[in-house]
Amino acid sequence: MLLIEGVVKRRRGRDVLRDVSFRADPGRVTGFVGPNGAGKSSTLRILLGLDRADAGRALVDGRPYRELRRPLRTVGSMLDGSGAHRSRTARNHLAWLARGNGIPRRRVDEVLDQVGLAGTGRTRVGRFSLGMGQRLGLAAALLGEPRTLVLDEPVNGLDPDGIRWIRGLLRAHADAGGTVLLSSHLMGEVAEVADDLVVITRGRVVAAGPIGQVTAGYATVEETFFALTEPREAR
Ligand SMILES: Nc1ncnc2c1ncn2[C@@H]1O[C@H](COP(=O)(O)OP(=O)(O)OP(=O)(O)O)[C@@H](O)[C@H]1O
Repeated sequence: MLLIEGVVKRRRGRDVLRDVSFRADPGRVTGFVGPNGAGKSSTLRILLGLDRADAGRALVDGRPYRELRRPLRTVGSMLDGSGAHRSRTARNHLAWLARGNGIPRRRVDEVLDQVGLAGTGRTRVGRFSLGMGQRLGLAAALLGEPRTLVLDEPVNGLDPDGIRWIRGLLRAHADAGGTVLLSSHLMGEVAEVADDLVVITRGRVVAAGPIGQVTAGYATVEETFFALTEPREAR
């Protein structure tokens, strides 16, 4: 379970997150959507202990990320692609992560298989396509068999087959009781798989709840997005 409560973040004298609160529950896929610059990545970085909030708290299973005893076994994440060094192979990268986190070596081949990279053998990550990099990032997120997944724009660079595949994977993870939080600047994209939606714009959460509730009264998902995120004067 993920809980964000009253999070404020200031950057260069400007509030980029203003009292952000929402939750992501087990057994559900929660879509975190908003236009470019709305504050999605800033929120996820605080949730994953990469940045500190100026106020409020962000908890994973009731604890701040930095206090988790086995972070990769509790929450798998993907921000900014795979994070692997260009000169490494996918297997080397995952084996290194597994070693540093007390994860059994057998998991490396299991996740490579799961994300469709089992055949990449000796290929260096620097030669990977954007989509392969996304798959490797996902493999790293799944490595520790975490109950919670936090993914920033996971479908970037994936072809339609890849997009369908990742949706199936996230759905299955939630159906098995896991918690899934995924961000996107495309609400239609997320609406295909999400149970709950959190809409953020200019650092504020403007709607949150089951998808049917958030989109009620609007003709389409796209219309909901524009109505909730465009400044009033622009409408
Ligand atoms: N390191 C930084 N220093 C200063 N400002 C930053 C920094 N990182 C982000 N910001 C600002 O914080 C605001 C929120 O950015 P953030 O990356 O969280 O948005 P986002 O919703 O993830 O957008 P995108 O979809 O473009 O990734 C933006 O105005 C951005 O310019």
